Amino acid sequence: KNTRKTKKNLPPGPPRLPIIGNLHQLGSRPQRSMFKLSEKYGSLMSLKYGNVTAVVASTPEMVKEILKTFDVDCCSRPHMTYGARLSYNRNDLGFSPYSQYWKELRKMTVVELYTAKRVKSFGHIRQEEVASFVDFIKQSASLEKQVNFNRKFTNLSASVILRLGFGMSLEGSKLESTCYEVIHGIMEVAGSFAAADFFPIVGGLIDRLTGLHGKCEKVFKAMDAFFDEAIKHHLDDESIKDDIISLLLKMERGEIGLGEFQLTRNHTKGILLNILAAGIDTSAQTATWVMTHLITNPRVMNKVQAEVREVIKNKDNITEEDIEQLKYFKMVIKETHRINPLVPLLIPRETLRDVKIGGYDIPKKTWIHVNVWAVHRNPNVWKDPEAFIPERFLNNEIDYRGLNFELLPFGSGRRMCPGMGMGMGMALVHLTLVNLLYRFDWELPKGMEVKDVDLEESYGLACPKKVPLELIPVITKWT
Ligand code: HEM
Repeated sequence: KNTRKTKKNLPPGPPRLPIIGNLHQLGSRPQRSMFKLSEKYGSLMSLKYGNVTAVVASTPEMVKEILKTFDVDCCSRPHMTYGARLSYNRNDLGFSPYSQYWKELRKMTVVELYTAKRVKSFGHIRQEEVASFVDFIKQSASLEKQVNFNRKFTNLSASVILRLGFGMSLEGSKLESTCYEVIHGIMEVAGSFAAADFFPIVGGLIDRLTGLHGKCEKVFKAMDAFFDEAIKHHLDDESIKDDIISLLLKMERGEIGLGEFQLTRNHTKGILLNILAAGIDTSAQTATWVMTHLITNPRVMNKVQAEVREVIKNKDNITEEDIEQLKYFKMVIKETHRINPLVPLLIPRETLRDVKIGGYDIPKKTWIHVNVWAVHRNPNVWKDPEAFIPERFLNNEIDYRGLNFELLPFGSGRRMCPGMGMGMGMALVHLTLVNLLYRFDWELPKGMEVKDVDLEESYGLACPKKVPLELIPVITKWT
């Protein structure tokens, strides 16, 4: 009798195998597998991974319950073995559990680190780096050489973020030759479904056999060596005063406080991880997806180039104010966020206490996945969801600032991306793309047709295009 009384009414979910639960059903792209399963098991679905219980929210209504109505109960993060390693034991913002430390750090991040003022004041860095990127594209165009967007955008984004956040150039730094592999590796490892998280003791062994543990150690060492280099550079040169590292070092020395917390070197490095990984990869891969959708939709490419060339006219120096006027261009960006949300399952959340959602019992410490990929393909909201149609945002107020639960590339609620509002990444994405669309025409490599372009994403915390996008730039009268 007692057992029946206390039995939890969990959401429905697919049948499980002994021990591994549903892990075998996740496949290489869990966002897609979960979307398919949710069509059968519903908008809130239970899964089991070893001894972890998880639920997946897949419709705008259910996501609103989690990220708005019950945000305060669902806003912690689970302990993820490799996320913890990369964030110096969860001393960062993204992997930190919900706590007083997280609250203080989040406040400091919004007020001090990722502010609109900081973004604006470093506008000249973006302008300089984009100008040298345009020069590189010009050279490629005159040699008819193809450009690998995944790599080149990562390097551009890294050059800007390193100067802006770390007061250093990518050139000559310890990351110069390994930047793409390290950044990409961090995102892959941090988003993995790791055996160590679900199977005590034996899980760690499994991850050693699959290579996940080794991969994490390799990227961690490269990243840590770079952080040491950047910090030493600041300690050696006291004239560097205004960037993010100098602010964090002041906090370490106790000259500025973070509530009751005294920052240590591990806190500093954890916070730097968020800037390095979240800042570089997301912007670079968003820009790559935009170019992918444009090259495979020539109608949209022509229309957006016509708008950009009409607005920019013959100005040589494209400013961020010019970009404000580009209405169709902004719809192209929104549609790219919809069809390829870069963080399709957000970062996993964890319930802080028992909570009842949609009539179901969700126990304390349940993992929560918000399947933004599924939400962005919900046929009740989006007509013909697999098609790339920027015009769907014409006379449509849906925006991605976390208030419309139909479009959530940056999440919503307490854990929403703090990098969205101030546009540290998006300002660069906009400026780069407008330059590329204004100055050049674009072609696929010889012998390749639109239908040959692979549109699959790979899986990680962020999901970049799996097969790198390679395009040939063509010189125009605007070059
Ligand atoms: C296209 C660009 C970007 C996209 C699509 C993006 C997306 C996201 C998403 C979906 C989340 C998880 C939200 C959740 O779990 O509810 C997130 C979290 C986060 N993002 Fe971004 N992001 C972008 C750029 C940036 C930039 C430029 C930075 C900083 C330099 C940044 C820093 C962070 C941090 C620190 C978190 C963790 C917040 C927390 O847990 O409190 N992001 N981002």
